[in-house]
Amino acid sequence: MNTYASSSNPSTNTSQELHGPVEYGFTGRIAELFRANAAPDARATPGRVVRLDRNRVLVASRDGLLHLPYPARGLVPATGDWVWLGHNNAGEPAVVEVLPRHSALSRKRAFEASSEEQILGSNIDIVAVVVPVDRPLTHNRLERTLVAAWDSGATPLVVITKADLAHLADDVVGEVILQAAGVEVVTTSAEQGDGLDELMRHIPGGATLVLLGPSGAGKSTLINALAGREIQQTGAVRAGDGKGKHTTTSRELVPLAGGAVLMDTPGVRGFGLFDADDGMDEMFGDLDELFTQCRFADCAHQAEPGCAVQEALADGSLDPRRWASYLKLQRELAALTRKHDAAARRAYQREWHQKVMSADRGQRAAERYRHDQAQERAGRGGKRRKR
Ligand SMILES: Nc1nc2c(ncn2[C@@H]2O[C@H](COP(=O)(O)OP(=O)(O)OP(=O)(O)O)[C@@H](O)[C@H]2O)c(=O)[nH]1
Ligand SMILES: [Zn+2]
Repeated sequence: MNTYASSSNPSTNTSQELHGPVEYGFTGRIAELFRANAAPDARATPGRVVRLDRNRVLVASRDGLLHLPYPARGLVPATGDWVWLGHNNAGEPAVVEVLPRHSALSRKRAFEASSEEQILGSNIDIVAVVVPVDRPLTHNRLERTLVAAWDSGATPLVVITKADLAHLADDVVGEVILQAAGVEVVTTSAEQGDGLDELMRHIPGGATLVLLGPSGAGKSTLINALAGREIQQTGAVRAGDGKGKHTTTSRELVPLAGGAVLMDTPGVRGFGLFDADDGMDEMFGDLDELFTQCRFADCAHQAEPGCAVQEALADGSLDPRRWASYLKLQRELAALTRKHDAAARRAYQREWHQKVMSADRGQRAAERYRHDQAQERAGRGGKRRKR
């Protein structure tokens, strides 16, 4: 029997105290979010999406994990979403509504005609970009991944891994700090347990963290060290079924000691513009060849005489949709670069502000010290001043 669908109960959740899964990041701020987005039915309760399965959604509620049907309408849930839990029209417990996201990592397939974005994870507070010291930094990749991180609405953080490989570390650390353009950098060695506390100091209680980085960067090892147990299969790749990697994770949101939540979804792990350059070459390499056939080396491929692109469009050998995709991707990359420049400028200003502030503090401390010294010399007080 469906007791909720026709509920005429005038009391709504807004007046009730809300209880959500605290270990999955349900804080006072999230309670506010639920209050601001009143539930479709009065007895609905807050939950958070821990994993998506084919037909069901694994959701954390205050009373534990539940495997529930998808909502019938509205946003399609993503891992990390805050949702109202209630009952569907069939009267079964179900996810009834997905709340608005404050951040989302999405993969936009710029080069495809249908450029529908795929949400890989939502409500992420901190995107940790993992950079291992055991390989050279690839040109621009860190910067571009940081831009993508800012773009998601989260705050980026750079995490250097494998710092115990000291013979390699120095060069990479210096280079990373330069490229990180003011974003904070934490150096860790999961194997030695170094830097983990410092990393956790950057992750406030209740915050949701993801690790992004290339394969073999040490993400699983770091995750296991942070979680204090084996939740990730490290190093091993299961071969055979051609479906890529499989891990033993059963949940994609993992509560950490201290109240932070780690998001580890397969899609998010490999995310980033780590392969944007390669992808571009792969997708549009033939266009580069075409460009060499334009009459002018600096051809803008618009109305110039002898433009090979316009000719190819005219004779049908270049699909106009493909050309449009190329232009779109170019624009997006340019926009990312501009955003990065803006982010770098902001970070630079912040850094200066901090320097000025601390110089100021230093000056005040020096004045206080001189004052105390003078008092001591004058024999008044005698003891060290408190505060
Ligand atoms: N020396 C050293 N090696 C490490 C450290 N952390 C990880 N490794 C090694 O680096 C390799 C890759 O580590 P993983 O944690 O599996 O890397 P990953 O980023 O999870 O890789 P994917 O699962 O492919 O995404 C393994 O052989 C680890 O033993 C570290 O702190 N020091
Ligand atoms: Zn041209």
